[in-house]
Parts: sequence; structure tokens; C-alpha cells
Amino acid sequence: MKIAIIGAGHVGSSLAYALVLKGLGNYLLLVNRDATKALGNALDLQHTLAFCERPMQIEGGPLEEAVGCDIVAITASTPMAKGMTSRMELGKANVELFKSIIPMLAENNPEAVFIIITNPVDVMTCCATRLSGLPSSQIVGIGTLVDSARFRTLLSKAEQIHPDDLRAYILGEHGPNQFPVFSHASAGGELITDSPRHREIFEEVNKAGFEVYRLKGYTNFAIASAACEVIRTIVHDEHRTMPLSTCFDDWQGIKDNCFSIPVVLGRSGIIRYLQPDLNSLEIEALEQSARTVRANIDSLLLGVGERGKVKGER
Ligand SMILES: NC(=O)c1ccc[n+]([C@@H]2O[C@H](COP(=O)([O-])OP(=O)(O)OC[C@H]3O[C@@H](n4cnc5c(N)ncnc54)[C@H](O)[C@@H]3O)[C@@H](O)[C@H]2O)c1
Repeated sequence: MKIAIIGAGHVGSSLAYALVLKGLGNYLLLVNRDATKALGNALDLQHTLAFCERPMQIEGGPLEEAVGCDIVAITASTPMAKGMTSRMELGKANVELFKSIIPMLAENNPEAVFIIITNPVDVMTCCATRLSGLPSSQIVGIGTLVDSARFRTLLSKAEQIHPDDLRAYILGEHGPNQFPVFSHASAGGELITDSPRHREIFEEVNKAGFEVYRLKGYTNFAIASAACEVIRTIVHDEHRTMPLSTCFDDWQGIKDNCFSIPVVLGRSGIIRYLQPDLNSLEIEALEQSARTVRANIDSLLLGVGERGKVKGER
């Protein structure tokens, strides 16, 4: 199983480390704009193999070497300015960055599942889907998976139940308009109610990414763990359910959009969408998320054509 990580910064290098520790895949390629950083990380990780259970070929190289991969994880990004208050601030530059890498990656890796981590992740997932010309089932954005994990972790503290035993999704935009699905949140069949305490926890989750960013200037461990979980699910064709960002034609009456919905994930990417019965509050929040992401897509992806090419190019 051949995996490429494009962007060997904080998130990319942490994801590579997680994959090596877990022995996921047998070939790992790191690509970075500053090639020496990718080579340095690859060498450091090769030295880690002595402490790991499985051998792996690990290399740093140019974008052109990412060929015939099964999985391509994209963390390449324009630098985040100090004091950034919205992921949308990265959008314009990252759309240009994607225009320069996605068409070649898609051409050289037509069977790969692409995992988009670069922010603003919902717009970037849509951008990658359009630029690649690949089926949307092969392009998954990490979306609200990490938010949902943070939600379960904080609920777990409040309820004194292991996070693995809690079912609780956050759906919608990876951003201020994400929303918790309390109507289906449960532990051992008991509902986790939409109480003021649980709402407070959700509000804490909503701010958590920026709080980590305020404290250390970036986030890496939780997001790398989330991406590693996605990769493990693909590598082992596990058919796990999780919230991921994906371009869809119609989900719960919302047409032609791209944000996190609950999906089943396996070796080929997204296998199917799940359709929970949402209550009226959740439907309202879903519609708000949809309007926001749609507006973000329309403003940033003007001129980035459907199915494949940048309009007017190639
Ligand atoms: N979706 C999420 O939940 C989530 C969480 C954390 C971070 N992120 C996003 O992930 C991205 C990466 O974050 P980071 O902290 O690792 O940033 P970073 O600046 O540490 O790393 C980005 C790397 O991309 C490289 N790069 C830039 N252009 C490139 C190109 N054309 N080809 C190859 N590499 C290129 C840079 O050299 C840099 O090493 C950001 O957009 C960030 O906002 C998303």
C-alpha cells in the first residue's frame, strides 16, 4: 500500500510519524515545497523504524514521484499568519496552491483516495474534487472528524464514559457553523441529551482548534490522529462510519454542496452516505451550514471548473 503526504509541515510530519508508528502502508513518500524538509523528515522517520514492528520504505521526493499511490494526503498550505481568526483567510492562496498540484496528482494517481486536510477544508475538498476530475467518492475532506473526536473526549470527561463508547457527531462546516447531532448522540443506548451543560461542551469544542492555535501556533496531534484513523480505515477496508467532508449532489434535501456528513468509508473511499433523522433544530443548523459553505465555495472557486480543469487551461 503506497501512501503520499503532500506538505511536510506540522500536520504532515505528525501524520507521517503516526503512520510509521502504526505500520500503515509499506511505502511512504513525503513531498514538500522546501524539499530538504521532506528529505529530513523522511530520514528521521527511517531511523524510527528500528523501534517499529513493520518495515516500511520511507522517502522524501518531488511531486512527480507521487505516482500510482493508493492514498494521497494533502496538508500543503500557505503559511498561517499569526493571529489568524478565520480559516477562510487561507482560502485564496490555497486555491492557487491546489491549482498547481491537484491536476498532476490526479493524473498520476487515478485510483488513489485523496484526503484533504488543508484549510478551509470544505472549500478545498470541493476545489480538489473539481480540479481532479475524479469521482467525489475518492476525495474526502477531514472535515468535522477532529471536532467530533474533541466532542466525544469532552463529553467523556463529563459523563465518565470512555470516548470510544460514545456516539456523537458534529456535522456541517468545519468552522463556526458546524452543529452537534444530539438527537442521535448516545452511550450504551442512552441518549446524550441537548442539555445546557452539553451545549456548553459543544461551544468549547467549536473554539478548541483556535484555542490550541492561540497557545502553540498550530495544531498537529489530534488532526494527525484523525487523518491516521481515516487512512487505517481505507488500508484495512474497514467500512467505518464517520463524518467527512464530501461533494454531494443531494443530502437530506441540501443540493450540490461540500461539507461533513456521516459516511461509510472503505478501500475505495466513500461507499455510501448515512441518512439520520434530524430534528428541526438540526435541520435549521444544517441549512445555515449549507448556506455558509455554498457562499464560501462560490466566492473562492469562481473559475475553477466542474469536473477537472481550471477553466481556460489545458
Ligand atoms: N482540517 C483541519 O481540521 C485542520 C487542522 C489543522 C491544520 N489544518 C490545515 O492543514 C494545513 C497544514 O497545517 P500545518 O500546521 O502543517 O502548516 P505548515 O505551514 O506547518 O505546513 C504546510 C507545509 O506545506 C508546504 N507546502 C506549501 N506549498 C506546497 C506545495 N506546492 N507542495 C508541497 N508542499 C507545499 C510548506 O512548505 C509547509 O511545509 C493548513 O492549511 C492548516 O490550516 C487543518
